Amino acid sequence: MDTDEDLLREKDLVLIGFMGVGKTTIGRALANKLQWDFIDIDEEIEKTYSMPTSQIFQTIGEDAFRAKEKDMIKNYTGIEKLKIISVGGGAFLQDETKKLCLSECIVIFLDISWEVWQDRISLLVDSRPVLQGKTIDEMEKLFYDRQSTYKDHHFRVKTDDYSIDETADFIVDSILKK
Ligand SMILES: Nc1ncnc2c1ncn2[C@@H]1O[C@H](COP(=O)(O)OP(=O)(O)O)[C@@H](O)[C@H]1O
Ligand SMILES: O=C(O)C1=C[C@@H](OP(=O)(O)O)[C@@H](O)[C@H](O)C1
Ligand SMILES: [Mg+2]
Repeated sequence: MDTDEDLLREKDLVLIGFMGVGKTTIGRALANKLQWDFIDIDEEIEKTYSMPTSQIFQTIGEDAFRAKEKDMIKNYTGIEKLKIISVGGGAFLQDETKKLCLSECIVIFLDISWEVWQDRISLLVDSRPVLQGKTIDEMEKLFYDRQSTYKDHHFRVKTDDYSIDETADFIVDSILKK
C-alpha cells in the first residue's frame, strides 16, 4: 500500500482524454489503490439533476451542462484533501477550466488510438449524448478534432495495450513516485 509519504506529488490528479478512454474506471481504480477520494464530475452533475447525462443534454441543453461542469470542477479543485478527479472529455473545451486544472492540479492525459477506441463504441453510444446520431466518420472527425483540446497536460499515458489496473499501476509507479 502506498502511503502519502511514499508519493512525491501532492496535488489533486485530474484525468483528461476522449470519452471512453477510461477516465472514470481508471480514476476509481487509482483512488482505491491510493486510498484517496475519487470525484467523477459527470456523476456529480448527474446527482445534481437526478438524471443521466444524455437526459441532462436533452432537458437543459449542452451549454447549461458545460456551465455546471465548469462550476463543479472549480469547486472540487478548491478542496484540500488529495483526490483523483475524472472530468468529462469535453471539460477542457473551456479555457478557464483548462487553466485552473493545469495550475492547481497534476493533469494526466489518457491517450487512446482511434483504432482501439472504435472497438468501444457499443459500450458508449447510449450514455454519451455527443455521439448519438453520429456516423462513424463523424465520430472519427470528432475524435481527431478533440485531440487539440488535450495537448496541454503534465503527463501523457498511452492506454491502448493496458488493462484498467495496469494503467492505474503505471500512474502510481511512474508519475506519482518519480
Ligand atoms: N483497458 C481499458 N482501460 C480503460 N477502460 C476500458 C479498458 N477496456 C475497456 N474499458 C471500458 O471502456 C468503457 C469506458 O470507460 P469510462 O471509464 O467510462 O471512460 P471515460 O470516463 O473516459 O468516458 C468502460 O466500459 C470500461 O470498462
Ligand atoms: O466529450 C464530451 O463532450 C462528453 C464526455 C462525457 O464524459 P466522458 O468523457 O467521461 O465520457 C460527458 O461529460 C458528456 O457526455 C460530454
Ligand atoms: Mg467518465
